[in-house]
Amino acid sequence: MRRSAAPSFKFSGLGVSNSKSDVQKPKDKDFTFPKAARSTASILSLLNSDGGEEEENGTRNNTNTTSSLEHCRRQSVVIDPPGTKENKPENRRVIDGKKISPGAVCDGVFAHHIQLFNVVWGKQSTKKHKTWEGDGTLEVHEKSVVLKDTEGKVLGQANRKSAPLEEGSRLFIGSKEVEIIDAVTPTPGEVLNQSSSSKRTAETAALHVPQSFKKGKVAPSFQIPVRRPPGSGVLQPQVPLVMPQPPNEHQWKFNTACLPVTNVAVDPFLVRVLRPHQREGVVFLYECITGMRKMDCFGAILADEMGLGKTLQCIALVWTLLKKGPYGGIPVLKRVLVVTPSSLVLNWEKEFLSWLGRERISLFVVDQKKKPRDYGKYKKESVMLISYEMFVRYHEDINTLQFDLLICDEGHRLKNNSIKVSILLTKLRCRRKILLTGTPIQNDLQEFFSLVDFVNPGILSTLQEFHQYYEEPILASRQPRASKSVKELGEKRTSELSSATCWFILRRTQDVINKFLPTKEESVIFCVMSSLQEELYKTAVSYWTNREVLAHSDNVAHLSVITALKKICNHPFLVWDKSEMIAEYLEQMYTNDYNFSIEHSGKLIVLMNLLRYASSQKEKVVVVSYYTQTLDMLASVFSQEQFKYCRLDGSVPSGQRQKIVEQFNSNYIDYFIFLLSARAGGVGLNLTGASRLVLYDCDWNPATDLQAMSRIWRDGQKRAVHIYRLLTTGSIEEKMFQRQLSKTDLSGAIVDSHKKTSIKLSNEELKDLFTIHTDVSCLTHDLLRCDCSGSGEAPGPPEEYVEIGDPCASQDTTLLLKNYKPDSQKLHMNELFKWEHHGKPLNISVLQNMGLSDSTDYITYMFRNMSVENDSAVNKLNSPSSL
Ligand SMILES: Nc1ncnc2c1ncn2[C@@H]1O[C@H](COP(=O)(O)OP(=O)(O)OP(=O)(O)O)[C@@H](O)[C@H]1O
Ligand SMILES: [Mg+2]
Repeated sequence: MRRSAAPSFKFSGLGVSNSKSDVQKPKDKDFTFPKAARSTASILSLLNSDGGEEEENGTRNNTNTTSSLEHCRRQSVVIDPPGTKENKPENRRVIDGKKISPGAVCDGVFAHHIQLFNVVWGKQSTKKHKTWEGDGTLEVHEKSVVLKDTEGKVLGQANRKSAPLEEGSRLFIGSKEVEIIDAVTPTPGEVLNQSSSSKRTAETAALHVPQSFKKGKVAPSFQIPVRRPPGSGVLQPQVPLVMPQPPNEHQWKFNTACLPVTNVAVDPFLVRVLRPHQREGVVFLYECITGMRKMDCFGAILADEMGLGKTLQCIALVWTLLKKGPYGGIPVLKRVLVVTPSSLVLNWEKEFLSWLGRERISLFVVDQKKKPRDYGKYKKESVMLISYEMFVRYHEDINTLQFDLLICDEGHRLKNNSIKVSILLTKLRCRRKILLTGTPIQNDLQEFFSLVDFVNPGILSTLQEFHQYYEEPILASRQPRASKSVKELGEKRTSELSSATCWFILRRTQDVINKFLPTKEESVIFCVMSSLQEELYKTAVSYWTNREVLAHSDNVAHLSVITALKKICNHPFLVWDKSEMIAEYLEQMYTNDYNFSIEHSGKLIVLMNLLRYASSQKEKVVVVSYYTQTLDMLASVFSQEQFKYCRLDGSVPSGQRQKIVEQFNSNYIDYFIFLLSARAGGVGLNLTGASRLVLYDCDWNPATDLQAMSRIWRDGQKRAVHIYRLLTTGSIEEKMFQRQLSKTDLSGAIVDSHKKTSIKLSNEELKDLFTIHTDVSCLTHDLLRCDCSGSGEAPGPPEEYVEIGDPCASQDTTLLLKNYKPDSQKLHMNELFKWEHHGKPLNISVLQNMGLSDSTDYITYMFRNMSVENDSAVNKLNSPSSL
């Protein structure tokens, strides 16, 4: 292995000895691992100290934000001159009985001097942070102004005076106070320079404008602007989104007062931002929770793949139904409870406020200070946000409240209906329920039953009956030697189960947003093992073989070997821990003053080279690991390389998590790396500030890896994305990867030792798992039996592809989901044939593109896959920088 100039690091406090000659002495810079850095307190203090510096940056950030906004505002608006194609009389459209020239609309000015603005309105008050009663439009005519609600009903009229009106201006019309949100652009799909929407000062309208808001001064309460449609200017076609009318039987049952049936339409400011699949999702949720799909069922499962904006779909539904309903316009919802993992509570708050605007909604976020029992005091706060943990703690108080809708985010955590949180949530008196999950339902019918029974209790009868009627015949039919009749019965029950449930489960795959996102390059990088890693690895395996554990089937010993092997792959330093069972055995490997260096782990060398490259490109990187100890080690190395990082693991209080995420995503705070614990923070986070993500180690469960890898490629991402999965060649990591690719779901068979679950693998299988392959460049490629030359071509699917594992397990429960498509994210063995195969000698220009050119000597093989190239114009226009 080539020795790079990579610095070494030393764990000086342990008195570890080094007896091996091949171990590198420090070359240039010594890294000293501060022992204290391994404790949670010191990690927090590290974070705090970084945070201290960030305060300063944060201030600068604010200034910059303001100035960049100002800059946007100052940009000129492009309006087609009169006589251009759009302004020709034949191209004018009629709005409210008047001919409108679309070109003129670009500046919020209609032909004939009519302006139209989106506004919020409410009773007159002098409050700084007032609550608005509704949305509407303001028509500014030559001599008058007219305030209308979203249905077009006139709410007030006043004479027009000559004062400028622009975003944020407030004025009084009759008894109503009005605040201007922005100018209306009524032409569907019309391209508008986003910055222009901020600069819509017109030379018109003089109304009674309060002194403090005159001269275009932005009203102080207008702190969070309503989010613009995604994209720097492509306005979504504003085809109204009106919910379906309730069928006759529904009216018969639920409209007992014979109220007029009214239209339930999503407010235009939300319609503008919804993607097509999100429009469909909102209607689906509406039909489910109002009982329109089945009159005695009010639950839904929205199982869209990660990053498709399940949050926004719920927000659009909630906002609509807090305002409206199909019978006499009476709102369907008064109070809504959203339960989420603790790391996402503040993300929900942020999403609510940024999509709706602070002026429209106030939320009750349960935290250390605000307790559910105080909820009654806050009459205006219709939505309560709470973590699962807090829900368990305060369930008694919550039970005394009445909620009309319960939303459970990352709801797959309710897959076991006997855990406390599931039991308590089931007891909550609320029949309308939405369960959100981006992680595919795994191949376990009992879990499926739990989720379904949670949202629509009793629909699959009791667990026992479900077990007998569905589970047993379905599982029996999957057995390799199942008879024809058993197979037929299994298929029949599968399709019965599917039709019993598919109408309230909706899942769309990432394909639906591909065209809105930049390209994604995924790669699996096989990294060399250092000679120290190899030596330790062999020692750990021989410990296992010699201990007669085979005879005793000692689970603890098996698991400790698995853990040790995984740690050795990450870095040999990690197995030096007296508490490790095999430490005693490995101790002979070390002598005093052992100098660990980056060089002792192939993966770490590749990672550091990649980080240096990303840093030179000013790209941020998310680095994910499953081990706190690995995160500690990486943190130490990053500090000493002077890479500025932030970190999110289980020890970070939930109240701080969103702040860390926002700081990282901000352009103005120079965190370069986000160190993420896959277990603590894999779900739900949006880390679009980074364009590269490295999965430093992997899990048995592919769903967990997918969760972590989906954090950066999502709406809001503006750069091309690179996702790297680092594996140590020929090691247990490759085998774990292969297990993930095969259809055998091992997640239930092997879990971490702390969960004390037994291993269900035979000794033969374990032996295979532990065997080290030192003479291969890629075990996985060998297993594919692919005869390609490794020149970077994608070989394409072979006539008969290789499947590792149990071929009978192929009938996935996801088949039960409506709109089933094979999970686009889940990589199966045969799909690797569609990826590029790169063997030695690696193509240098490919490596350069991937930011890996410094790592040629440390990479033995690569698989690479690019998402379909998108229209770069679309990408650019949908970049969030302009939101
Ligand atoms: N229509 C949209 N336009 C622009 N950005 C959007 C849109 N919908 C969602 N987003 C953004 O996309 C990101 C991902 O959305 P969200 O967190 O709701 O995904 P999700 O489906 O809940 O994914 P996960 O399963 O990972 O939790 C968020 O930053 C959100 O603000
Ligand atoms: Mg989510």
